[in-house]
Amino acid sequence: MSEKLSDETRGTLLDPLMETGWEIEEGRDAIRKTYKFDDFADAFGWMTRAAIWAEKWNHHPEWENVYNRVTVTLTTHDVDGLSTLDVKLARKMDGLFGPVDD
Ligand SMILES: C[C@H](O)[C@H](O)[C@H]1CNC2=NC(N)=NC(=O)C2=N1
Repeated sequence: MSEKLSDETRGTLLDPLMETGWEIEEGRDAIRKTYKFDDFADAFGWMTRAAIWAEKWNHHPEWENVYNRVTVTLTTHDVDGLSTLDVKLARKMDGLFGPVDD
């Protein structure tokens, strides 16, 4: 069972994500980022890869796709706030970003 990030660990874990474009969502213990891709196919392909990890880890994003953009919000519903699962999935998403080599 995941636990909410403690005040002590919050900065250490979240600061690096702030560097890669994640932001704390207004009025919610959640992080949010918009990824921009070359086109819809790249965006949806990235979502597919991210979804496999989300399912593997049983930790699912709240996300919206409009053409070549995907806006992702991560939070842990079971603890009503951010947990290490959100940090883990955010790191994975950043790692997946970018088209795979053709
Ligand atoms: C029953 C199921 O294991 C839980 O609902 C999982 C599924 N995916 C989840 N995803 C997210 N983001 N937060 C959760 O608390 C969560 N819980």
